[in-house]
Amino acid sequence: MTTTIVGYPRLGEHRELKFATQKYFKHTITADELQAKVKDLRAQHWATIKAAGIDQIPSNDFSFFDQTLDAATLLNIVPQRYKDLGLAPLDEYFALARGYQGEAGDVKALAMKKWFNTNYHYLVPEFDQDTDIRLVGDKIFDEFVEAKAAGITTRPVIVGPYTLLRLGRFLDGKTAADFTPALITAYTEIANRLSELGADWFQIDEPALVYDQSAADLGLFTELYAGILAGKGDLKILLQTYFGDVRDSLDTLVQLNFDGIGLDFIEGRTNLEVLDTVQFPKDKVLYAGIINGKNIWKAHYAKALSTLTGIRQRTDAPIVISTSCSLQHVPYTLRNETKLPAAEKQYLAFAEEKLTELHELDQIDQTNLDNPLYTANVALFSTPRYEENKALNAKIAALTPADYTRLPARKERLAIQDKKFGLPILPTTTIGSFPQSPAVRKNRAKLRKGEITRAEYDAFNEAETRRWIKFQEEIGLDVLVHGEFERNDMVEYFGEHLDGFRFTQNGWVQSYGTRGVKPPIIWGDVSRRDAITVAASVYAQSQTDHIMKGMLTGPVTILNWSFPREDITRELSTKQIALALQDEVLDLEKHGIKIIQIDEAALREKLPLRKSDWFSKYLDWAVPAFRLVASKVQPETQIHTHMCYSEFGDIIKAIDDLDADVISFEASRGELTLLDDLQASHFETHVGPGVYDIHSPRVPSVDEIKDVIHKILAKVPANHVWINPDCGLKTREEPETKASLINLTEATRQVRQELADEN
Ligand SMILES: CN1c2c(nc(N)[nH]c2=O)NC[C@@H]1CNc1ccc(C(=O)N[C@@H](CCC(=O)N[C@@H](CCC(=O)N[C@@H](CCC(=O)O)C(=O)O)C(=O)O)C(=O)O)cc1
Ligand SMILES: N[C@@H](CCS)C(=O)O
Ligand SMILES: [Zn+2]
Repeated sequence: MTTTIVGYPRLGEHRELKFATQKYFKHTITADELQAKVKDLRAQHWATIKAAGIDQIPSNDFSFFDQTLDAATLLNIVPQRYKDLGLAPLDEYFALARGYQGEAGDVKALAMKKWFNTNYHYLVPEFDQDTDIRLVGDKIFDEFVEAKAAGITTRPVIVGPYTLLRLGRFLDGKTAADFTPALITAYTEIANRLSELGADWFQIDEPALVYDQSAADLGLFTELYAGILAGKGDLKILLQTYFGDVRDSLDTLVQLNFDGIGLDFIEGRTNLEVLDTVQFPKDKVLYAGIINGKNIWKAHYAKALSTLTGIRQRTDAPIVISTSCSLQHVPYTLRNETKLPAAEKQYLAFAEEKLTELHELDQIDQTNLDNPLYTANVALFSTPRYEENKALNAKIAALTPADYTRLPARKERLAIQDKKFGLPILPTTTIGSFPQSPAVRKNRAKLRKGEITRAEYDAFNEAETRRWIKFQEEIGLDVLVHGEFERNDMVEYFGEHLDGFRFTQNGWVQSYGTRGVKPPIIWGDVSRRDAITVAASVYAQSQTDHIMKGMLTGPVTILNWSFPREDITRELSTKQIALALQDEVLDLEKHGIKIIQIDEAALREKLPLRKSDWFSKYLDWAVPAFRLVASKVQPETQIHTHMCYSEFGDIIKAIDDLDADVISFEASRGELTLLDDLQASHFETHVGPGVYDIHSPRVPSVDEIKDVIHKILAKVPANHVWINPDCGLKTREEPETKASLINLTEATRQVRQELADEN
């Protein structure tokens, strides 16, 4: 068999891309120096993949920021306001990604959203009346030529036109149909140029096919590809899908003139059954995603081979074995993990080790099951990896509906809290974190290296908390936060303080642009060892007369932003985490913390991609898990939650059902469509739709913020509204954070005055 992968990580084994790009942002290296650095990175990646014995190697899976933005800029899908800045192409690209505020003008970034069900974010392409789709870029060609010069004929990869349209934002009354002819021309031209340059295969990614498809959707898909395939010449086209099954489109795919079709047999396990419904022709290559591109667990070779057998029983088509999706969602390599014991490492596989797994599976497939590679793998999985916490699981089995129900009802609680807190109308707050400045990170790095004591570490963080409390008081914020300076990350930090987790030293995965996360690994049953956040919250509360919000990450988010176990259900694992957090909530309450925020930033992200699965496979356990954490607090304690995602539409009732008292949402970078959802659903939870975008260094003006507040007040009763930024401020620098918050409190003061004048 032939082996390949859908795509490789690009941040760099030691996050070289992040550091070089940030230097470029700070003007300490030039564009040429940045380009030289990333050229080295690409060469290293191709060499690694080749050395692991992978036969077909992708290119153009590298990106400075995001592959969707790469496709948009290649095709001139760049709104006029960015072109008007008159910047060099690389700077225009970064302006689209991060916004721009400088001599050339002042423009917000494109909207940024979660890439399907992952913690990776893409930039939303904008289609408007000025959009003139044409092939204007060279990146995909340059990278193909670059690899060829290094002796590798790669398979260039691009996000496909259908996915671009499904993910895009349409303005000025435009629709997808307005752009179909130009997209066909542009993709055909890309194919023709790649062919001229010597490419054999061209991979077009269409993950949007794993959503539910209507007849109109499939009509659009067919129109696009009938056009592109008619003009592609000899170049072979691989239509790649991932993150699920193609139950409604495989029939369409096999009828079109694709040379290869890439299917995910991990998250799209049901693709096997889908193959029963369609005759997969033997003149097309089936790219079978049988190695999990999202988890970090070593593959069960027996299971992978049985999937392969299942595929062979259903088609005589030639098979290329591959990953279920791009490896951009997993860390680089176990080679750099020196702290995990060998006994545990043997169960893990990161990107580089997954390359080896593909190669080994191919070798096993060519020999027989006596192959030592196979027998060693079977032996590994024949004994349990850890010992179950039976008492904990019995406690979970004995939970009753009362454990998931907070009393009294929300309206009554809110009235009690209102009286007790005496907050002004439109109370202001922030989401939790303040800038993780170089000094804050350095303090933590010093502790890690043993250069300072724990007491010195804590003293620094406490001083930082005092400094930011003073600022919050000075500018008149109502409910304060301690700043989260003690946290490396909102999930990893909790993992570190709970039993049952494992951590990597270098397991970085790109979240967006230069930002990475190091997801902890849920290794076994989870329980709370000790108080986690109590000391920091109690200290902060002792420094102010304002209410200090306690700050926790919720159970669903901890699970979703960790690498979860696969030997128990996500539901059980999440309930274990929820019980641990329930102890923490009650501990905070006991120590005088009056408002506790339980962040569920990732709740929306893992919503199944197909609507039919939303409740049965997810919300029916995810919502109760949150309720379990908060169910036992007193009516006077106010529970907040936070979600950084703007599209809730059909699940807005489920969000209300979390039974939090207050929720803050991301809103400003989307189109404030959230407000319509809130209004239409008669949302009961009090709500703080973010009034400015924190992902960009841009400082919003007072008028801009007032404008957003007015829009909120047009849809939500004023006495339900909180005023806050979109999300935490950890990624921002201090001057822009302060300037933005000063404008936020000033805008709120002015709107409060307007409300008072009206009455
Ligand atoms: C809110 N978001 C989060 C998501 N997922 C999470 N797991 N966490 C989140 O907060 N998803 C959605 C959104 C947006 N996503 C992100 C993701 C990542 C960041 C971010 O700021 N990442 C930082 C890394 C944070 C971290 O873990 N820091 C560690 C290690 C820091 C480090 O690199 N140290 C250096 C030494 C530094 C020195 O000496 O000065 C080293 O170890 O070599 C820490 O602070 O200890 C990033 O930089 O990418 C934000 C939003
Ligand atoms: N409390 C966290 C939430 C991020 S989603 C923060 O403020 O960073
Ligand atoms: Zn957030």
